[in-house]
Parts: sequence; C-alpha cells; structure tokens
Amino acid sequence: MGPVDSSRVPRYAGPATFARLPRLDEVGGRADVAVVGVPFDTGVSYRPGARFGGNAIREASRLLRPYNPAQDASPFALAQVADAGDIAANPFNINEAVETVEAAADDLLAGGARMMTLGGDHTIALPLLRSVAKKHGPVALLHFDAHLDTWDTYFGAEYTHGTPFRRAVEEGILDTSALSHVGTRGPLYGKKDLDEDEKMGFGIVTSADVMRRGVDEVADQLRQRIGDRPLYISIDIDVLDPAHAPGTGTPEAGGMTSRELLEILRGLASCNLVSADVVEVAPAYDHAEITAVAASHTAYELTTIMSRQIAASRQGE
Ligand SMILES: N=C(N)NCCCC(=O)O
Ligand SMILES: [Zn+2]
Ligand SMILES: [Zn+2]
Repeated sequence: MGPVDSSRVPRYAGPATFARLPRLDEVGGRADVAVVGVPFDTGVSYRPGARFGGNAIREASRLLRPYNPAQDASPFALAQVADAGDIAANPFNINEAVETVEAAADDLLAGGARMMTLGGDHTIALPLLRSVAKKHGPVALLHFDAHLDTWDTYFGAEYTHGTPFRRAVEEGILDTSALSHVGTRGPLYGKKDLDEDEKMGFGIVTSADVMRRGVDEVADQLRQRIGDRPLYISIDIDVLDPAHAPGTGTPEAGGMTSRELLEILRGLASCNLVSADVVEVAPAYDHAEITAVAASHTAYELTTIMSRQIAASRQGE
C-alpha cells in the first residue's frame, strides 16, 4: 500500500503521516520500513521544542513525491513503508522515557521493520542503538551533527542529548572500528573533548572538510570505513547551517548545506543501512518550514536507501 494519490486528494488535505503513507495499522501492522516519531525533548541543554519535530516533519513531507530520481527508485513501491505513529515517552522522567523508546523499538524491529525515527532530541539515539544492537550486534555509526555528543554528563545526568554516543560506546553496542562524525564544528569545552572522542574510536569529517574536499570524496571515504557492516545513521538536523536549519535547539554557524547532506547520503546508498534517525528539529524556531522541509527530504533519502536494499535482498532470495 502506497501513499495517498496527490492528484486525487489534495496534498494539504487530511491528517499528516510521513509522505502521506498509510499508518502501520492500515497495512496489518507489518512494514519493511516503519517511520516512527519520538516526541521527547527532556534531554536538551539549551532551547527546548524538539518534541514537536516529528509532526513538523510529517507536515512538511506532504509534498514528497513517489519517485526519487537521485536514487532512481520509487521507495514506497519497492518496500512497504508505513507511519507507525509516535512512541509515548514520559516527559517527566528521562530514564523511563529511554526504556520506553527501547521497548517500542524492540517491538518494531521484532516485526521485521527497519526504523526511520523522527525525533525528538538526540537522547533517543541511545535506546534506538541499544535495540538495533540486540538484533544486529554492534553496529557501524555515521553521525551527522555539529556536535560530538560524546560528552559525559550534564548536571550529573547521564542520559542527555549531548551524551548518547559516549553511553553507547561504554555499553559496547557500537562497532568501534567504524564510527564517524560528519559536519562537526563549533566551540568545545576543551581540547580534551576531541582527545576522548578519538579514544572512543570516532573519526571526524568536519563541516569545513566537507566544503574543502567535496561530497563525493567524503562519501567514498565513509563508504570504505563502513564496508558491509550493519550501519546506523543518526542525523542531528543542526549538522546543517542555521541558514538551512534555523529550527533547532543548539545552532552553530558554519554548517553544511542541505544539498551537501543529501548528496553525501546518496553516495552511501550501497551501505547496509539497518535503521536511521533524524532528530533535533524544533519548529518553534523555524521559518517557512525551512528546517522541517530539509528534515523531510533527509528522511526520504534514508527511506529510499532502506527500501532499495530490502527490494534487492528479496531479489537475491
Ligand atoms: N545534540 C545536540 N543537538 N546538542 C548537544 C549540545 C550539548 C551542549 O549543550 O553542549
Ligand atoms: Zn547537534
Ligand atoms: Zn546531536
């Protein structure tokens, strides 16, 4: 079952699901790719509002069309993609919210779906990675973000949007031979942030590296590092320059363009992408849906990669 036909039902009519896709219950509860929202932002260190990100992305995704020329694929025809709604995470208890997200992800993955998660703040990457690692073992991670998110604690709290990847390394759920940050920039607390990050196994492609070396070379290098490992891609929308993504909680100048981000993702289409997230969209600071449109196209590229792989593995069977 595909999206609502926008030549018959105006695309601005009706409640928004991602890309006007059917809800999971409309396809019998089984999907190859489940798009799921996590309206949670209790883990933020600065501006709140990412709890509204998922629905803003859904609203902005009404204009997505069924054929993706950049990947020569019709993602919603190649595989069953459905909108699984939102995970009801407790806004008053971060630990409980993290457990809820992990349990909900376990259910979706057990049903055979790959997850395309719409945040929410970056805290949610930790329970999502836990769940993916239960299924696939330690995974390669490609992390697009202005920030490292490998800090230790904030106000003594372990689970925050600045700390998910340190926790994930500590828990042994990442394949430390294939960890990369892309788009990193901006001031840090000290040089030690970088030293510790490197010790955890991360490689860094800064935002300036992308500009100097170009998207093809960057994608080639990332592809080589990832190989055929199961891959998780986590995209903090603040990886984009505030001109391309003003609607986010911790903006940093000097970021990537949405064109660069989309092109790097297309260059990774052959990787074994097992699940992905797009997080940190905070619509209250957005203008003209700039950020939500960029996020919806980002999720569309990721969904296309997963759908193509699902179709290819079916053909190989
Ligand atoms: N994950 C995001 N977006 N930001 C982390 C920033 C952590 C800090 O305030 O230092
Ligand atoms: Zn960030
Ligand atoms: Zn982040």
